[in-house]
Amino acid sequence: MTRSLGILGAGGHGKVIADTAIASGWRKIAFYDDAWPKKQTNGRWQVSGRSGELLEELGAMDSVTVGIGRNNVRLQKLSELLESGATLATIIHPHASVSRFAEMGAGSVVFASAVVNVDCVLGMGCIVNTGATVDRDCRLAACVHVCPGVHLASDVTVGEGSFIGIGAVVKEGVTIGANVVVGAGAVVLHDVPDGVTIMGVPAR
Ligand SMILES: CC(=O)SCCNC(=O)CCNC(=O)[C@H](O)C(C)(C)COP(=O)(O)OP(=O)(O)OC[C@H]1O[C@@H](n2cnc3c(N)ncnc32)[C@H](O)[C@@H]1OP(=O)(O)O
Repeated sequence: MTRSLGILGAGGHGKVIADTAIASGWRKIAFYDDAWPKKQTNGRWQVSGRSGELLEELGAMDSVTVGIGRNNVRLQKLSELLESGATLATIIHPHASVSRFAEMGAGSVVFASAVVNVDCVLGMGCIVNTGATVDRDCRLAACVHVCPGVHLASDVTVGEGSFIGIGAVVKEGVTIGANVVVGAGAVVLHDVPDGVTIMGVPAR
């Protein structure tokens, strides 16, 4: 079992990752952030250095992840860490339910009360946030953020870097493109092309 975790990005999302990691068995958390030394703490946790220090100290920790909410930045930082030989942690809250038949990408996180159902495939760096549900056979590309309370019905596809806003609902079989923003509370009934922002009920 992995016990020490480096988190790049000492903000709110990183803090929830730290809390989730501790709940699921990690013992030692070290934050890194390019705002160091100005930024010394993230809540109850110390910030130990910038991204350069994280790269230097990779050998001293079991695994790392990126606690940056912005999907494109998280993707870039995770890719850089992988190229540097880092082991990316996949962190699942003990009160989340992830099917043993789901594939979870490295660097992905699943927060408390979230569900990832059977035969889902999630790419690198996805966030399944608090209380979200990703039902059977969904496919999420790298660095998709499924915000708190979202419900993706079965067989939904979401492209790289897309953001599904808090409380949104996506109908079964819908394909959402890459770099899409779905507004809070939206109800998505039809396929969505790359790069657009949609909102409302029904979403348009
Ligand atoms: C743990 C966490 O905190 S995770 C983060 C969770 N946060 C979210 O999910 C936030 C999601 N973001 C949103 O819903 C945003 O409002 C967005 C991205 C859809 C739009 O943001 P902006 O482009 O800044 O839009 P802006 O606030 O200027 O509003 C533009 C118009 O759209 C409307 N609008 C904005 N958001 C929504 C929405 N979710 N649903 C319906 N209408 C909306 C506004 O009322 C406004 O209408 P008006 O022109 O008639 O006054």
